Amino acid sequence: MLGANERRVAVHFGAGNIGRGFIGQMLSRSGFEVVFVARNEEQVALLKQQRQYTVTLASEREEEEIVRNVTAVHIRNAAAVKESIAEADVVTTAVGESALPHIARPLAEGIEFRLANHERPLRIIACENAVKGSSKLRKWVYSHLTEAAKEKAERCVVFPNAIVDRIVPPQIGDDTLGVKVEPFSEWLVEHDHGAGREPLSIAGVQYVRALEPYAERKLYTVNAGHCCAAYLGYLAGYRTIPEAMRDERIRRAVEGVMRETGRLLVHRYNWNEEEHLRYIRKSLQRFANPRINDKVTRVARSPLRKLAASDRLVRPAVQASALGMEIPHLVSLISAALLFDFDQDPEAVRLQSLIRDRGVRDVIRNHMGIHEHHPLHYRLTAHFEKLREGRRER
Ligand SMILES: NC(=O)c1ccc[n+]([C@@H]2O[C@H](COP(=O)([O-])OP(=O)(O)OC[C@H]3O[C@@H](n4cnc5c(N)ncnc54)[C@H](O)[C@@H]3O)[C@@H](O)[C@H]2O)c1
Ligand SMILES: O=P(O)(O)OC[C@@H](O)[C@@H](O)[C@H](O)[C@H](O)CO
Repeated sequence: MLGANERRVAVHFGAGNIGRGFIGQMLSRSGFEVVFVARNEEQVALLKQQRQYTVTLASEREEEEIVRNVTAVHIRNAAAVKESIAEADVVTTAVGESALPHIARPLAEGIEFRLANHERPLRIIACENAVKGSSKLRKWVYSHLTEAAKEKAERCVVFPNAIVDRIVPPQIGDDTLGVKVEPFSEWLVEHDHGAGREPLSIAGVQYVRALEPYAERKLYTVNAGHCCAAYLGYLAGYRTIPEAMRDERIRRAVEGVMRETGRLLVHRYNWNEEEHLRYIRKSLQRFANPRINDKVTRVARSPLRKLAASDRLVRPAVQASALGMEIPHLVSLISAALLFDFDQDPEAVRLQSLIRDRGVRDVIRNHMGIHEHHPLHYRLTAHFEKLREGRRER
């Protein structure tokens, strides 16, 4: 992909599961030197020392790929972070949506340093499960830039939105850097008109003019369905997603949720119904992959984020309800999410304390944005109470 002496640098924030298991792998495959900006000291030391790690597919043949030409800097090593950003052709992130404000300052300092030296084009792509993640990151980064730097950044820095899709579970075993991933992957990036140049060539990336339909397809199908396996699986006492998917009652509920959001998507975007059903079936197969030891508590993590008005559960429910569509499975799923009380998840602890102190109606109104007069408000409250009662009786 590159000329003999050409050096291309990619800086990736967050050396976690998807960072190493997909983004880093694709960037390295494309000929970039990949600099992970990480906060785990051990990981930073190992990446610097080994300069490579292994990605293994969760498939019958367990194919392995060595991801080479990688290194790392610690997020607190401000000088090294700035220098890496100054050299980069692309910056990507996979730190979790709620961590984006925390990486905005080091990123802004790197951009200021870079712009003082040159104005080569830079793409910054947030690879998070977030609606318009790169645009949100841009806002936070800009809040740290001087007026002069903002003006320059307008000319040469773009923040195209993106979606990434690959199930990468928490890693087990002794290999601190190695990652096991599902074979499926998809990485879609908004065509970055802003820089007025050809989009950057990255293995596995498809550029699209309008991202929103794809973003909604992923969030409302893969992520909403996944959540259903997780929250119902948690209440039923399962440890992993494939275990939950082997329970026929849960599998049917997962499919039911995806069919409800599917009706909405097919209606909104005038899609071919059969094609969308294939996407649903593929998602069901992916969740059930017995070689992916994905924990129910990982997929259910951060319930306040997942229950926010703009996220995978409430948004399709409100949109479908406005169109008069029946959504019993989504109602059950949202009610089950409200019962997620895993004590090692800080958002689950916070959610339960909000419900205890202010009541579930307050959470539905103030956190989820569904007011008392909305037909969903009563249905959710009633279903939540029924589930809670059933749980107490067990
Ligand atoms: N794992 C998946 O299957 C998957 C798939 C698609 C998208 N995503 C999205 O990717 C993002 C990351 O998910 P993950 O599963 O890889 O989580 P993860 O916890 O494995 O990785 C996140 C990494 O970010 C690091 N991090 C957090 N704050 C940081 C900071 N301030 N500075 C530097 N590093 C920081 C953490 O130390 C961790 O290594 C999330 O937004 C998630 O929704 C995950
Ligand atoms: O990462 P979250 O917490 O937004 O969602 C949990 C999982 O559904 C998610 O990580 C999927 O594995 C991933 O989005 C598949 O591409």
